[in-house]
Amino acid sequence: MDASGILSSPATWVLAISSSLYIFYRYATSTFNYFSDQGIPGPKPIPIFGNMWGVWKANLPAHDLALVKKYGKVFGYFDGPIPNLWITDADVIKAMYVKDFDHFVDRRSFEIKTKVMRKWLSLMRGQEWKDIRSSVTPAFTTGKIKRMSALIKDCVANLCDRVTTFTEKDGKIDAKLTFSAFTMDVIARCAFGLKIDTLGMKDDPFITNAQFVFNPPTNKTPLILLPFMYPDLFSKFGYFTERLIVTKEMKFFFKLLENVLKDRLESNEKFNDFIEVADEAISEFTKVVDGKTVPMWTREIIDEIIMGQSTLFMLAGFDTTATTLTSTCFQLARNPDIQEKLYESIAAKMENYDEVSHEMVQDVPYLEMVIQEVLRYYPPLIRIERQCTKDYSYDNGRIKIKKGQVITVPTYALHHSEEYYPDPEKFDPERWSPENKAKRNPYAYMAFGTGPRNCVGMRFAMEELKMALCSLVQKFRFFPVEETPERLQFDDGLTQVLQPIHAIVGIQFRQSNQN
Ligand code: HEM
Repeated sequence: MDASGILSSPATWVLAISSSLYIFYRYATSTFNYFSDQGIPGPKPIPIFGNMWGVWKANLPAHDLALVKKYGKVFGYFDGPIPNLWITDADVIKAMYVKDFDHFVDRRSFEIKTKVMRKWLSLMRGQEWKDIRSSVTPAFTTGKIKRMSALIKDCVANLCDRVTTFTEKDGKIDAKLTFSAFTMDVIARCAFGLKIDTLGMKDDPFITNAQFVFNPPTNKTPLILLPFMYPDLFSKFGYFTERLIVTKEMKFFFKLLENVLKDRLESNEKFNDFIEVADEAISEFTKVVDGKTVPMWTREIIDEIIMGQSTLFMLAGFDTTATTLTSTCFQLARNPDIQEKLYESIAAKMENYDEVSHEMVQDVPYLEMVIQEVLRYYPPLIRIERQCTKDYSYDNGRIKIKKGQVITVPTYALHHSEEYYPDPEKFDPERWSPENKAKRNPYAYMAFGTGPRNCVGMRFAMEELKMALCSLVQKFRFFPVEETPERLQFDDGLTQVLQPIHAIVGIQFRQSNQN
């Protein structure tokens, strides 16, 4: 038989396909002894999927909590063939995320070629991440946050006007929608100097596009598993990656920002927003070449970095903060005593300050305690991972982690651990009193992550949460209505940020604000 005869023979094809399947099968199961060889427990993986089968239709908080209850504080899990060590032991978290951070600098990521995204801090790796993180961090100092606080205050006033309208009209709010509109307003104003009035408008392109970015329909299909299970393979199919990750909704923001940035760089006007603050910080970042100090990046790269961080901040700050405000509003409605105590604490401080301001919100310790308890109970980011960048050994080899392996803290499960938070299903801000906090291992709290790669926007987020809650709780009272669920519900699927659903809460004026 000649070569073309061999190629067209069905037997050849059967052989080629079955050999490829066999090779793929061997590759996809080759790591499955990784944890059992070390005596680390964990659920039994299945070929191709590891332990991820069905995750796209699971309710992640419940799913993760059940796994931790069954397998303990440190166990092995497989994302396809990738070994992933799940950790809810605060000492191990401290060692891997903080003390030995240089072994765990990166998150798992796949190569993204899209211009704006390739400079996203959250996706960057190694030295490039370190340089950009150091250059962006000064944009979040107290002085800079105070500058942006005046912009937040404006957005809070809009929010209160809108809530007033809902109070007079229906006496209830769709909390997620209302707060999504607010956080979008804040980010647009603080990140790009843009004034948008999306408050309460369901069809506004800012809101619909941003919500789609966080909870696209693909989150509920097996397709979403691919980048987690086979990131290298996934990166090789650039077109496919772009289609799945860089959606047209994301491009909406990229286009918008490109235009804003172009105008801004040509203008001399002062805005006090993130673009301006970041431009100052990034342009001042230097390196030493042949004994001379020179700028770290060219103007073109600086513009690309600013563009990347501004879109990332818009996306990272929008849903996380809206989910936190929604959860707070829900918990206050379900816990009237706590709501009254918070109201009293704010009212007492208002006697010393003329208005809600940057200084005033820092001076209400009970507000901080309530927010921390909300973030414990409902951490918006439910999984926080790192990828091992050089081989690592913990506790004299009790746990060995090879380069490329992933570690994950399932935040929701950690925050609902009986050991660190007795009676974990009780919503109790007193856990955060200075005395109670001092008794607990601080690494048992991961709402903003931990170590050098924690949330760079944490202080900005806290400022925004405090400004909004101080004003709202002073003027309005939240209470449950017929549609309010007993426990807050979250959407199923492999979402990056918890997605509250059916978050309808009753609202009325406080006596003194009725007129
Ligand atoms: C309540 C609101 C927020 C929560 C709960 C939150 C939580 C988190 C968490 C858990 C991480 C991962 C940390 C880790 O891996 O250790 C993170 C990373 C990040 N967050 Fe936030 N975040 C919030 C708001 C914001 C805001 C407002 C911004 C921007 C202004 C922001 C920007 C970022 C960025 C850029 C990263 C990646 C940091 C890096 O890789 O170096 N976040 N956030």
